[in-house]
Amino acid sequence: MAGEKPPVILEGIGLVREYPGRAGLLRRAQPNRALKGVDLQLRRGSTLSVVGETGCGKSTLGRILTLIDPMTDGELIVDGEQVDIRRHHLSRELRRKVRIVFQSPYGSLNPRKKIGDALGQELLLNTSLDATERRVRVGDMLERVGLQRDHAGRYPHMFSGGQRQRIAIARALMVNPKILILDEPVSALDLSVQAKVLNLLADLQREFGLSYVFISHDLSVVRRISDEVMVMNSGEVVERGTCEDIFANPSHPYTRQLLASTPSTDPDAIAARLARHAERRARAASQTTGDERD
Ligand SMILES: Nc1ncnc2c1ncn2[C@@H]1O[C@H](COP(=O)(O)OP(=O)(O)OP(=O)(O)O)[C@@H](O)[C@H]1O
Repeated sequence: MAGEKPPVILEGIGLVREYPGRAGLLRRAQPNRALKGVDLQLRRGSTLSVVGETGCGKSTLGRILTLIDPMTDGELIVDGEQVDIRRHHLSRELRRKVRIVFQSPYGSLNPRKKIGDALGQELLLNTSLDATERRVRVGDMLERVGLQRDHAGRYPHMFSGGQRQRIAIARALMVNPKILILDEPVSALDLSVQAKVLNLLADLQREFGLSYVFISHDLSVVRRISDEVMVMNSGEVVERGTCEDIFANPSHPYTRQLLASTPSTDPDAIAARLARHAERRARAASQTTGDERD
């Protein structure tokens, strides 16, 4: 039916994560509650962004959703399946459904491994394809993310930052996941490269029906890519809503503060910033000239 919302593919209820705290000289260690009962719903084929300042718990949440970090309490339902966090060996099939892309592909790609081997390993571990079939699939995926088949024989250091992020995305997609957790995936890239990687992510989402949790502190990027946004502060969700609503009518003071501290990407605002900058430079130059005269 037109207007009906797509089903929820990933749901978190009351997610809590405590890290052991440090003991002081006269006090016992208090656990650090990085997540204090976070609820979230990600709808199939959509992008839910998680925003907030550094330390608010975004990455902790991302790792829990990717099933690579245990939660202390709460419920997690992935594609209709309740995930039992106490089970150390979650099924391979379940793990294949959710993949993560980190901010720094330098950190996540083994520098001594050809990228063809890194991508092929995902297939080796998760499928019964033979070596020839794996090579074909790796080449197809490299082409799909805008690289070339023969790039498979190169090492990570032979690529630019944007290309490495494309490789990280390709690797995440090798096993046909349904959900990608994107943890600051474009924060380390130049603006023009950011735009290309965001376009690629949008294309892949349409093509494969992927659902994204997009973790970012950069609201201008979030505005471009999100369907829904949740704002976190100190391990709690302080506001959530459609992207349009959050940016047009932020209701929580923290969201307003976040928005106010983000430079606008509106062309008029950029022009005004540049004009102010030129004015300041001109004033500084004339003061210097004046000082020199004195
Ligand atoms: N492995 C860990 N051990 C102990 N404390 C941790 C660990 N990882 C995160 N924390 C703490 O949990 C809280 C949330 O951290 P987290 O990295 O999730 O925040 P974040 O919003 O992703 O920040 P950033 O944007 O800087 O990555 C912080 O207080 C952090 O110090």
